[in-house]
Amino acid sequence: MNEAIRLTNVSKSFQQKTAVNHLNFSINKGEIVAILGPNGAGKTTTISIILGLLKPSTGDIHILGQDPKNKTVREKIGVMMQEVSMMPGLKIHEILTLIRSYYPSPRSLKDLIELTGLTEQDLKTQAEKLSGGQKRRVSFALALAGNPDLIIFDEPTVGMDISSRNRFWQTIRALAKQGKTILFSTHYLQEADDAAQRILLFKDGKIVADGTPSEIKSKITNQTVSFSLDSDMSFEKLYQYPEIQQITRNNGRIYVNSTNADKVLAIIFQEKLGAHDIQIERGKLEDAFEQLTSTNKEVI
Ligand SMILES: Nc1ncnc2c1ncn2[C@@H]1O[C@H](COP(=O)(O)OP(=O)(O)OP(=O)(O)O)[C@@H](O)[C@H]1O
Repeated sequence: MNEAIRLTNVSKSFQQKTAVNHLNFSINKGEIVAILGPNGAGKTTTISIILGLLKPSTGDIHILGQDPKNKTVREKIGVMMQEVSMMPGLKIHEILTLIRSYYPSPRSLKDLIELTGLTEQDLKTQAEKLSGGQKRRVSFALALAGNPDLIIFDEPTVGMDISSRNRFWQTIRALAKQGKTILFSTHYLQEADDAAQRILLFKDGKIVADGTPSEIKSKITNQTVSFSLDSDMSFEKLYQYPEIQQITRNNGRIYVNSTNADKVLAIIFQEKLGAHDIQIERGKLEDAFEQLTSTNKEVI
């Protein structure tokens, strides 16, 4: 069985508000998946349902083939949420030792230190005296303590500096290579693009796009074909074509905006414009995000 997570027709309503609406998706073992979406899109509700913290109003959830509430499943899930409260009065190495003792086959303390970058100083610090950065490292270590097969992070890198962030994603990639499944929510488009193999893009409680970052970028309908022209050639002829939405000129290059780059290329050659150094830009993930989550536009 290769599925780590399966949601079938999952909806969740709070009084009048439908937070998630008929979600259907599955995530395979070893995948790194980002849940991306604007505020209120349903990311936290979805994660809470997967974790068994919220009961869906309708639908079925299977985690590692079982009900998310089963103890055997819970032991295989590691979680790092935004807000962590740790037992005050205990030093970090004491907390880690305690939490490890709850699991049937925990990771060694040495392993946890290597994976998360915990320092000697972190381990000696009392829980209530941790800095923001230390807290993130400790909660990462706590998430990995039980050697989970499925690891779920809510906005994991908030409050991390750049080197901690790089180290974090390096560890995540190594864990995925070991067959661990990673699901994280983020507001950072760049992070989803860099770190995830797959993005579930949420809007109004629904998934509006599901694919690799490049597949999602390819949903941007507007593309730009740009080229340089031989000095004696004119591009005015292009204005007659309805497929071409906009033409701009910048630093000697012509930029043609269209929903059909293939057609633009055909026109350029057909009109024998003498175009060279032709480039096609599909746009950035930011554009896809804007386009797919904008309230004014129809999606997919
Ligand atoms: N306990 C609750 N009671 C009432 N409405 C709720 C509750 N929890 C969530 N909602 C509503 O459900 C919708 C989805 O919320 P959710 O927290 O899942 O979104 P989100 O994508 O995680 O947002 P954010 O990025 O702001 O954390 C929102 O409109 C929210 O107001």
